Amino acid sequence: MKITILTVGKIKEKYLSMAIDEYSKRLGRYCKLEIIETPDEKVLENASQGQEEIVKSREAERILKNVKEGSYVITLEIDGKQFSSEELARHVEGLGVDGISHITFIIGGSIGLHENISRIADLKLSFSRMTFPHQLMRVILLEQIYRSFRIINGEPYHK
Ligand SMILES: C[S@@+](CC[C@H](N)C(=O)[O-])C[C@H]1O[C@@H](n2cnc3c(N)ncnc32)[C@H](O)[C@@H]1O
Repeated sequence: MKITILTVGKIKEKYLSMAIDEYSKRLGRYCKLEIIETPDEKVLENASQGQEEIVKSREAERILKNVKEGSYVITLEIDGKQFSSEELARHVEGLGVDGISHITFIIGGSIGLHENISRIADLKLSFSRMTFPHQLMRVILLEQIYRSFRIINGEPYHK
């Protein structure tokens, strides 16, 4: 299985980079992982809704260029569908059984994802109704993908 994580902006905190590197290394046993960082845009503190919309659509254009045809697209959205870790694992496993060999996860930038991205999602995935910073979200997602593969393979992992 190939997993692509499409993100907006770079990781600025060293402790987050370290966690990302660790989970990326662990995931190497189970899948071919690719993380693509698309450039973010500066958003002014007092930006209007219209200005934010423009920024989001520019970010969306860059994201869309990196979505490969035929890959199963999972967008991370607060209002998406919530899964238990077991359910996510079974979903990923089911995709493999259905012959899907490439999953693309998309994490929005600091102001979220444009509807043009949401529109192409095969699944909108929520990690709760709370808002997490996009950089931290990358770590949480990697950990849950790793947990999925441990579950799929019947391997022990701390509860
Ligand atoms: C800081 S959040 C954006 C907040 C923005 N106000 C919104 O409503 O999307 C950055 C990105 O992290 C991801 N994210 C944050 N919290 C999430 C959650 N609870 N579930 C799923 N994705 C989340 C989403 O992809 C979001 O676009």
